[in-house]
Amino acid sequence: MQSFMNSFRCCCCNYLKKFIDAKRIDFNGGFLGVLKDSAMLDESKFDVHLKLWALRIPREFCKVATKLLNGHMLDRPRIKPITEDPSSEKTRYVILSERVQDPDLSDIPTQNLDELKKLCTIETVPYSLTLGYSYWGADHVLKQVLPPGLEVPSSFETIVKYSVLDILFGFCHIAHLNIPDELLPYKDVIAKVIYDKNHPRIQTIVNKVGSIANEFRVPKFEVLAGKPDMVTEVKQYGATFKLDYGLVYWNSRLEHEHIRLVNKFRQGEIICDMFAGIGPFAIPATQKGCLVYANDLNPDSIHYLKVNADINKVNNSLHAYNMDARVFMSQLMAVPIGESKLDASALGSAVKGSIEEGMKANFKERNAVIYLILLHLVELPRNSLCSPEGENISPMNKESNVGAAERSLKAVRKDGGCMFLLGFDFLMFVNKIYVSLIFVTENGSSKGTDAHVAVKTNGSKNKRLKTSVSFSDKPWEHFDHVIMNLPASALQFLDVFRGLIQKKYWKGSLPWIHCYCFIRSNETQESVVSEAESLLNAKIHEPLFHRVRDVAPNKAMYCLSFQLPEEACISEEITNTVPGSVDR
Ligand SMILES: C[S@@+](CC[C@H](N)C(=O)[O-])C[C@H]1O[C@@H](n2cnc3c(N)ncnc32)[C@H](O)[C@@H]1O
Repeated sequence: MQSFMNSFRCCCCNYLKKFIDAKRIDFNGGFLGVLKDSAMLDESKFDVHLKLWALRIPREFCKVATKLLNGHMLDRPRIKPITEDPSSEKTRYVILSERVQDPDLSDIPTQNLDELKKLCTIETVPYSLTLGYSYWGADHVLKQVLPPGLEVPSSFETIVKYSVLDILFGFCHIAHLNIPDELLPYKDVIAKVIYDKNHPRIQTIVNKVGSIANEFRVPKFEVLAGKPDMVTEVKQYGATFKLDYGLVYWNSRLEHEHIRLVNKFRQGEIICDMFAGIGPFAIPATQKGCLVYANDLNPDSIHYLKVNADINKVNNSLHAYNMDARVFMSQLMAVPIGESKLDASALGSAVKGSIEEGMKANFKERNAVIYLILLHLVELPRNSLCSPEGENISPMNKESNVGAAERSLKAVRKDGGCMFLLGFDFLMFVNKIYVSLIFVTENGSSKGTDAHVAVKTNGSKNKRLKTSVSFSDKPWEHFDHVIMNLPASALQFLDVFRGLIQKKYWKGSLPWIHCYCFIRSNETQESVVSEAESLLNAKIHEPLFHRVRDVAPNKAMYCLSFQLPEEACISEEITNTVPGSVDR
């Protein structure tokens, strides 16, 4: 969000030159009369004609003159007080402040003037300057045409479009206004002024119409100025999002929240985003090395989510679904009939498959290079994944296990690189280790997110360690975080977790739920927790609240994070088994 004044001021200098010779009229800077119709906006009415004095001095003395005349030169934003002399290249004008009234320069301390006169010849000349429509900020212009007493809109949301040209010229695309009811009769004038002051950086001005009542949380917009084009591309923390502003939910103000939450995720974790929209949590999470199951009820959101997965090249670690969030979670957790824990042989063939694929890809990339495929099964002691009480460690610690596996691989390399492990394929050679696969297991069974880590080195001094994580595609065995960003009603969806997890299949610690909600001034965090507990039918231990933003004077958006209580979600019986669950 940016204030009108700041955003508009920076644009005005471009216009100043163009308008400097505009028709000059006397203008007292006061109220010009209420204006509703944008076509009636007479730009010349905003001209302010300044009659000033300037000093003509040799150009080489401008710098020293600036010091000596400090505080007595024209001080207007975006106007340089030193300018070219149209009559000579050898001299320049130092424009004096409006406070310097007399050509005898009696308003300037004599000592300073004398010092300047000792250095060079100075000549006092009259100087005229017109500050036109283009000079003034939108707030100034709007104050002249809106009824006195009405507050000039102070902010708008910009949707930034990023093409190479956009980046070069700092263009935004859409300015989204929330014009309050009392200003609606003047919406056209407001839009024209904002458009004039921000074009070409902003190409479309839209206003939200009515409140968001539909389940997809998509506001209705009317285009007030510029191109009626609502498809745009935005960038958030390195990810690119394409969207149609008129069809899907988007809120640039959530940028910090998106990244705050994603920062909590670790590489290799599995995330379920129940209300994913076009992917502002999901895409950055995949970029961080997470596997994401992302769902949204709005088919247009899912269309753009897939487009964005393509644009950001993360479609291998993002599964998109278009259904109700409750159905999504149930189906995701449904264990297909015949499914059981993977045994070692099943695991082996899966890994072998990835090695073969990897080899093909690498041969394609680097022919004539010697490849070594070393399959190294690192048996982590069971207690490295459990607390002394026998509980599973938090997902946060999994990385250290992966790190342990990598350290172990380094040890293998130091030893000369020849190993034959667990009867798996073999080892061909020496010289350069190009690809190695570490398989991290928990006593031989596949371990959800830690399925394997590929370590790539080129054998050179600057050894590059590139890790890519692949996942077991079995959410009924494990996932780490659930995102529920539908603040108006996400809490009501918490009952979906009752008995959702089947003890028989689940591995590792229970997931963290990040449930967004609104808290009004007559509500408390305790009342929210108590509502959540009654929906889960279990006590929440150590709930964490993060204030996301104020949405209205009496209403704030919060993120309630907690680890799913075991008594809420674990089902002993197999209650959730379907022949073909969600297509994964
Ligand atoms: C507030 S938006 C959040 C979108 C995205 N996570 C973000 O942060 O920008 C809520 C999303 O939930 C979707 N939605 C609403 N009701 C739903 C439901 N019953 N099941 C799944 N998605 C739903 C809407 O289409 C919308 O995209």
